[in-house]
Amino acid sequence: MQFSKWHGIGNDFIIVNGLQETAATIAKLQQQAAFFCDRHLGIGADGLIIVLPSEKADIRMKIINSDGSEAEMCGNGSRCFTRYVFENGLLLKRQMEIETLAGIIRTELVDGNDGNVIVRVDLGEPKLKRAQIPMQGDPNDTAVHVPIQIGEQTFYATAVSTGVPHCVIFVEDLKGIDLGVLGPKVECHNLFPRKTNVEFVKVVGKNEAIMKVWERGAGITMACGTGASATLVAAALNGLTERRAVIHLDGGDLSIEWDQNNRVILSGTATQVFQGKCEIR
Ligand SMILES: N[C@H](CCC[C@H](N)C(=O)O)C(=O)O
Repeated sequence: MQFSKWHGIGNDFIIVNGLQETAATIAKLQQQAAFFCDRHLGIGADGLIIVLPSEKADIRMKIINSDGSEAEMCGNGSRCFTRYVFENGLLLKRQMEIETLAGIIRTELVDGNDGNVIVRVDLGEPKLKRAQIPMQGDPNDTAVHVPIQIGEQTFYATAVSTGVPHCVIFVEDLKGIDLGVLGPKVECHNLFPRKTNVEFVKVVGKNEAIMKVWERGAGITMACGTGASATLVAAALNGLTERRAVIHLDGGDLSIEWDQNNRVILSGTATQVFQGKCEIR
């Protein structure tokens, strides 16, 4: 199997062209995703992306997390997917519509002013699912955050879906957050029937925030595109930022805008690291 290794500001993916593969081969690839993503026994990645044909859009992106679970969407992955598809001549369009399990997203290759290629992703409208438990405290509280109890600690969480579920928690001190302990507890909290990605965020300005992420099905990653997008929407909803901000992640920065048409636009880089070949067992 030929593959390409890409990353979107440190959130890394194995990309495979499945356009000419049989359904049986695609199924085998999906079953072995956790092996391919293993950083000791396999190639190593946060996820496996398979390029597939689409009857609804220009092309289809299948994204499998490193634990083998299939995600509906992937923001950083869609940037890598877009460059991979264009640069390998699979689709000679700088603007493309990509079918995902979360619906059709639109991406565009844009020449950045520093010579870098920037990929712009229109994630569509955010889904603001109120948590199942009623709002507590001031009934007129317009914020959409709800308390979430983790052990002795109470956090205030804002649930936003940007194609995949996110639980955004704003804190004053990120250093006090043990992501390896709190992340999985929130990911699997009974508030989230499909589990959730988890973001702990410190807002540092009306157009700037710092985000740490525990990803559903992948654990701590260096960045999460849909997570940065959910963070911007949650911060704007809670009156903490404007509707456009730079989100600082361990792997780099992402620019996010929640535009006047209620669409969330994510812009950032995508980088190919190497190509390789490995056996599908
Ligand atoms: N890293 C991805 C999110 C993957 C989502 C996956 N962790 C899940 O929700 O199952 C991103 O850049 O948006």
